[in-house]
Amino acid sequence: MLILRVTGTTARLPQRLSVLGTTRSRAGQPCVWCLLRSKTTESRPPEDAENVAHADRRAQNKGTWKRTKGAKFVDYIRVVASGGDGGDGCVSFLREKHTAKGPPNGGNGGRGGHVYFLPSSEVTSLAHIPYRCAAKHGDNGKGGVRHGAAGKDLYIEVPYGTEVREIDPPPPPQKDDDELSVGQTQDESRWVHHPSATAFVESEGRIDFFNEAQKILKDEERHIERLRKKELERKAETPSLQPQDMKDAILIASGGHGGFGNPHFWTNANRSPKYATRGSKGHTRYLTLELKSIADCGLVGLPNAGKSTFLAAVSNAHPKIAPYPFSTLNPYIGTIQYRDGHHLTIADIPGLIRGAHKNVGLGHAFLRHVERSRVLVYVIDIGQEEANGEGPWRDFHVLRSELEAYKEGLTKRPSIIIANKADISETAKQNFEKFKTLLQNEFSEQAFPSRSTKEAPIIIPVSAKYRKNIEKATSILRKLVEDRKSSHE
Ligand SMILES: Nc1nc2c(ncn2[C@@H]2O[C@H](COP(=O)(O)OP(=O)(O)OP(=O)(O)O)[C@@H](O)[C@H]2O)c(=O)[nH]1
Ligand SMILES: [Mg+2]
Repeated sequence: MLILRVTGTTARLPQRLSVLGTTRSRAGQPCVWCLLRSKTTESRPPEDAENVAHADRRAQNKGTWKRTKGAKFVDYIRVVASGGDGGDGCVSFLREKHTAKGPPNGGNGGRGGHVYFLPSSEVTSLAHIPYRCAAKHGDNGKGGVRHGAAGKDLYIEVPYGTEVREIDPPPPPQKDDDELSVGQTQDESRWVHHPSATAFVESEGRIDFFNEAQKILKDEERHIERLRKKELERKAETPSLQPQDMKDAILIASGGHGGFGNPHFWTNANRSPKYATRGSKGHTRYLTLELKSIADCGLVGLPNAGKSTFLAAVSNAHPKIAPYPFSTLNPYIGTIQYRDGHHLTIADIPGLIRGAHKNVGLGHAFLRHVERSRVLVYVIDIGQEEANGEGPWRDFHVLRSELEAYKEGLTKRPSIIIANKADISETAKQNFEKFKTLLQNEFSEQAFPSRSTKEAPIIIPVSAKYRKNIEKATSILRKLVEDRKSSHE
């Protein structure tokens, strides 16, 4: 129990606080002294069926939260990004004492807000991005030459390595027959007329002014559209790692332009234009966002091969390690720190099994997280007991065929084979020797087109669990990554 002093009103005190008395502070403010009761002394509601169900649900949610550490991992989403509409221009005239017919003074509409994607290292998933990303509309112009405020831009943080692709929009809905004719609709959607402007249709002179204004506007709109297209032609793919900065923001959907107020159409001949334009619609784009993590090395292996154990041994990451398959459900990226300050990133993904490309197991969609890796790290369980030591060799083939099924040519990347669980006595030793000979035979027989793939990948026995041969593995990884970097730059 705790005694507290609360300043202000007692009207909305929580139930666990009971009032002891009131005093005044030095400043003359009323203070209330309260007793904070511990949770155990709180009166509990009776345990009826509803409360029990609620408690069960809470326990379940807690379980989910613990499993996912409170974060949902999403690496593929569809998004509709739409810029805000521009505000309408205003038709207004100055009216003052002694100024019965003043000049036009309608304000312009504000532009609609833009939608930007901001590459950020703060977010690691696409879970926070809503399906509809819409920026605010611009405000309408007002009389007295008050221009409308621009709509607020929308900045959406996306993780580095997100690929943005435009997809076809859905077909527009069918229009009813009894809707306004196209000509009428177009006029109304583009022009704002003064309430007294019905006369201009009848008076011949003014029809010309309006037609002229329409022609001018068409030219202006063409120019604006050209500028907008140029903006949107910019590559809509997030750049590689760079410090987060607002100037990195990528324009995804631009807002509409604000309409012109009636002073815009003022000429020497027509000093009281009774029309203004409406703001244009914001640009809408249908997109897919795919997160492809960027890591220097990507771990691939069958479930339970010890990928996560290897990641924990070489890096600062603490992935889940368990003696059952599919203990890793989401990709995980760790950093290997070398003594000289150099560092590499390494990505762990859920295990692959035969037929993953047909969505068996967790499927092979997670391979997108190693697709951009410079070096592939095959993690093979070399300690498995199988006649003639065929098990590890078969696993290696399954992994290679799944990689090829996901993306042709992926197996031609520089790679290293981690023969893990080498600590498992004699079996591991025999399997390792057998694997090595099979590997040499396969790579000497085949004629590969590129020079680098003629060489068999380096194979190294490791015990990730007991941290044996880890330094050798990390130094080979560093060399492979640096070789790959220098051959590409
Ligand atoms: N003896 C021995 N056991 C190991 C070694 N490496 C991993 N293990 C054990 O193998 C089991 C699976 O390890 P994980 O690292 O979770 O395997 P994984 O490949 O990440 O599995 P998934 O995430 O399910 O794909 C755990 O019980 C580890 O303790 C090793 O070098 N030696
Ligand atoms: Mg794992």
